[in-house]
Amino acid sequence: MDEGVPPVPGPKMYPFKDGNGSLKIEWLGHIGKGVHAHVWAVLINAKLYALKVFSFRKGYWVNKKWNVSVSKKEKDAYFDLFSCECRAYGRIREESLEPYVAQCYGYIKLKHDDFMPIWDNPYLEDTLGYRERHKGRPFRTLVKEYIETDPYIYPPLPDSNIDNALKANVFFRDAKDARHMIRGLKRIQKSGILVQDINDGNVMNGRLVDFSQAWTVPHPVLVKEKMENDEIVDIMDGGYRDASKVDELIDWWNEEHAPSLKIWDRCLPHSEYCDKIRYHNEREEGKFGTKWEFGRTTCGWYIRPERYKWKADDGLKG
Ligand SMILES: Nc1ncnc2c1ncn2[C@@H]1O[C@H](COP(=O)(O)OP(=O)(O)OP(=O)(O)O)[C@@H](O)[C@H]1O
Repeated sequence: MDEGVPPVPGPKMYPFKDGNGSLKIEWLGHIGKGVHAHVWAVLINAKLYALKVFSFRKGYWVNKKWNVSVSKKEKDAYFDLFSCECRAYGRIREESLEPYVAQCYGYIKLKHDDFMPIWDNPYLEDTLGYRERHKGRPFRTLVKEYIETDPYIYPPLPDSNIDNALKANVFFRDAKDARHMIRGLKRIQKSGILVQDINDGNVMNGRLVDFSQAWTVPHPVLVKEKMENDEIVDIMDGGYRDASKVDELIDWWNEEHAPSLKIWDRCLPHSEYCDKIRYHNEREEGKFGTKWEFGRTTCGWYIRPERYKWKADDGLKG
């Protein structure tokens, strides 16, 4: 039977398969990098994909304030970046959220020699954190849908982690993409996923491409008692922050575009306009989260992913 990862209760990711045969990988080119991974355009058995190769560096920490007691195995499963992305994509499959994300088709554990065709750059070795002690350990990779964008439309944001202007992502092509993103985030959060890393580099054409910092229910910190207790987890660390990050992208779009192209949809109430609305801070606690109402109009919301009702059976879905 296929090995679902990570080996803890909840959604899982399964090995990438193409028929029953072996996988022939052709490396087309390096298309992106973040803090935790490099991404290549590849052909696998002649089909185009984006292959995300994760760093060997430990990219997580467990805050003492969260007050979780977890074994080493659980720590790696709930907080390690590869595992976080596997669990989030497992839930995305369970809840049919594919239209809102770059799809993920499975993982491949690549041997060092499989990686050799492109292993000619010490810079890569360094940024992927590969050391002598990792010899024999596979590179953890995820096979994803390749998202084509027009790299020439926008320059990167000033504090962007994208250092090459020509590689800047097109996070929205138009207002329709922004609305798709807002709808998608709402559904993703309602499905028990806290993304925690929304920025211009992680949204392409209105779809999320990166879940390496996502927490997915069931998760030792993503529980009501902790997430709704300010002393343990600041409200800004929850669904509110994810929603405000989408709004930041919308703000940036609006700064760059003529009034006729501006996007008026938002996740949260706009602070500039809210001050002018008498009842702007009237809130309603709903089943999934907090909603701001003005008259009969919902002028903002944020979802609390920790309220997702997880049934133990979910972990068995393949
Ligand atoms: N499916 C995809 N199709 C095309 N390009 C992609 C895809 N996924 C990622 N990229 C490119 O690779 C870059 C890095 O990918 P990703 O954000 O997944 O890495 P990361 O190390 O997890 O990032 P971060 O530092 O934000 O955590 C993206 O900003 C994007 O430019």
